[in-house]
Amino acid sequence: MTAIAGIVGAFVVVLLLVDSAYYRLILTLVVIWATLGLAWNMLSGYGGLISFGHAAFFGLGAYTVTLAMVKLDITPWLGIPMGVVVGMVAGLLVGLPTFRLRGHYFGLAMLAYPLAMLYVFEWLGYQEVTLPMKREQPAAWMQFSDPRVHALLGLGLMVLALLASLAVERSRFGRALRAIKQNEAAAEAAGIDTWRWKMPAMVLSAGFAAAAGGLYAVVLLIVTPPTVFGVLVSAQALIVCLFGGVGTLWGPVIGAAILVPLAEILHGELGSVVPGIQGVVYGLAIIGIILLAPEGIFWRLRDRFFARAPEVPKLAPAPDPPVALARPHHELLVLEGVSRAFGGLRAIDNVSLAVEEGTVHGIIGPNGAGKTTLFNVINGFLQPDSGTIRFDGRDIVGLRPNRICRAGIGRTFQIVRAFPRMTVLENVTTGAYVATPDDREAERLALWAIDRVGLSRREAGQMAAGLTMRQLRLLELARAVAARPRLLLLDEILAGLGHAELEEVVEAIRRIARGGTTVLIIEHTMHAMVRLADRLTVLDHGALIADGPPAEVTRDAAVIEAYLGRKWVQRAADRVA
Ligand SMILES: Nc1ncnc2c1ncn2[C@@H]1O[C@H](COP(=O)(O)OP(=O)(O)OP(=O)(O)O)[C@@H](O)[C@H]1O
Repeated sequence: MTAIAGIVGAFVVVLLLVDSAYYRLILTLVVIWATLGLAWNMLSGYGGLISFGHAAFFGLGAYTVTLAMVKLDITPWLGIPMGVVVGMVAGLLVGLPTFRLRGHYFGLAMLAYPLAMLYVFEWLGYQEVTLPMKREQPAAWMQFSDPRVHALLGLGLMVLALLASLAVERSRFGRALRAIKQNEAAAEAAGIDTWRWKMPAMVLSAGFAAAAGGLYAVVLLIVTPPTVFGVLVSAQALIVCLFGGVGTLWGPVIGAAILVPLAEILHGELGSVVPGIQGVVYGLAIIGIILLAPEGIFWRLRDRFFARAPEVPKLAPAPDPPVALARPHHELLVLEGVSRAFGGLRAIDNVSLAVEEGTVHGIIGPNGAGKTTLFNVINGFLQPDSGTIRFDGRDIVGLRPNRICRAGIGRTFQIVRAFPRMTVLENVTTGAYVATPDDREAERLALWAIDRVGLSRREAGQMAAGLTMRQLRLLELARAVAARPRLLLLDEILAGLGHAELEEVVEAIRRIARGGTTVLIIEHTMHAMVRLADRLTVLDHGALIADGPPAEVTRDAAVIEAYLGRKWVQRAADRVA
């Protein structure tokens, strides 16, 4: 907040000092492009959905204001809000089909929208539309005699975009978006409905981009399809963010404050001498900064000069929930005849299995036996080809992972999926969101989960990117536990741990199980498994080959054969004989 006030103050002072109309125009453009950059940042910076098509919304905003004035005699004071509505509706319509695509495909598909609009507006005959001059009541039509008012209006718009970004950053909205950006699958499994958050991000982002476009039209008084729908407009949004810093509200402001004047001055100074050279210099400046500070100037400066020691959270953790008493022999999870193939490979083959409430149920089997596939089918990452899966009597086949998490099934991953640019507490808090609508309560739940798995308060403030394997495993466990699941799926959570660390994690799992959570665990470390599990299921080549108490299963000849191979079982038998 103080920083925003500081920026406003500095801008006003510079605006008052500058007396050339040209430099005042540059200042106005700085805040307009910063607003467009902030709009892009809301979707692409926080959510990681890289858009090459924000010109679509910018152009719609510009044309709405212009056509409203030319055709309907509507003042830009109303035209800009109308443009925002048009932009938001367009965001919704664009998001519906485009969110089905991921990564580069999403980015490229976004590129198509402004290009299509460019041709549509040319075809409609709006190649060059000029805003009519209204000399009688200039202020009522946003045509001020003092052009500095435009710069102030732009500043107001940028401040609104900054405040919106701040609200996004500090809320579960922003955390959910950052989680989606850093690991979409983990975010889904932690109960974050990725669709629910992506769409508001798109609509908000489109609204601000359209507002920036609307003001741009008012300032320049002339609109053509290439200047508002052109690739350069989308590129500008992306470039100011990449240059200044992606995923932070200051990035677009820094980027626009440096690049816009640079581009204009180069154009003015060099453009007349060697036409086109300004583009080369501008491009080199951008390449240089991206090579030197790939995440943008903001992050480089922050890491270099403002790196803060991890903050120890002071909030009181949520109290222990009452221990859920298990109903004796109640089958919490029941799989019947579940199969899943990949091409000709039957990764799970007609598996039927029941997990009793209040137990620790182990799944073992050689590499490639289908254990992880079984978890993926249970938590909704994969659909079974046949069979039924019931959780507490409810059929969960076909539900998305976040719905399955909400139903009470949490999970961890064989390869840790933390959100690296978040602290441990933030990571775990994303897991707690499904348990409560209150953000503060979610943090208290997260602290409770952090305590429960045995991470310290100091560790809670650390960034996930620098953690050891023990801390990462405990972080994932805490993130799953923070949702207070009834069933926890743990996929090789002990892999990669030393002896002492392994004991610590085993103890944490025991504590969680004693708290009333049912646990289904995949593990290769047999000495840990036989101590943890009340029951063992053995898979081999996708099929269930044994199921029962550990003492029985570990003596089963088929199990020993699957693990060791027929040759070794025979040799051992020969030695005994
Ligand atoms: N998405 C996929 N596409 C194609 N094949 C797959 C896919 N996922 C798994 N498989 C194959 O399915 C079989 C079972 O794999 P899965 O990862 O479930 O085994 P696992 O028992 O968990 O093995 P590990 O102990 O090595 O983790 C393997 O042969 C694997 O190559």
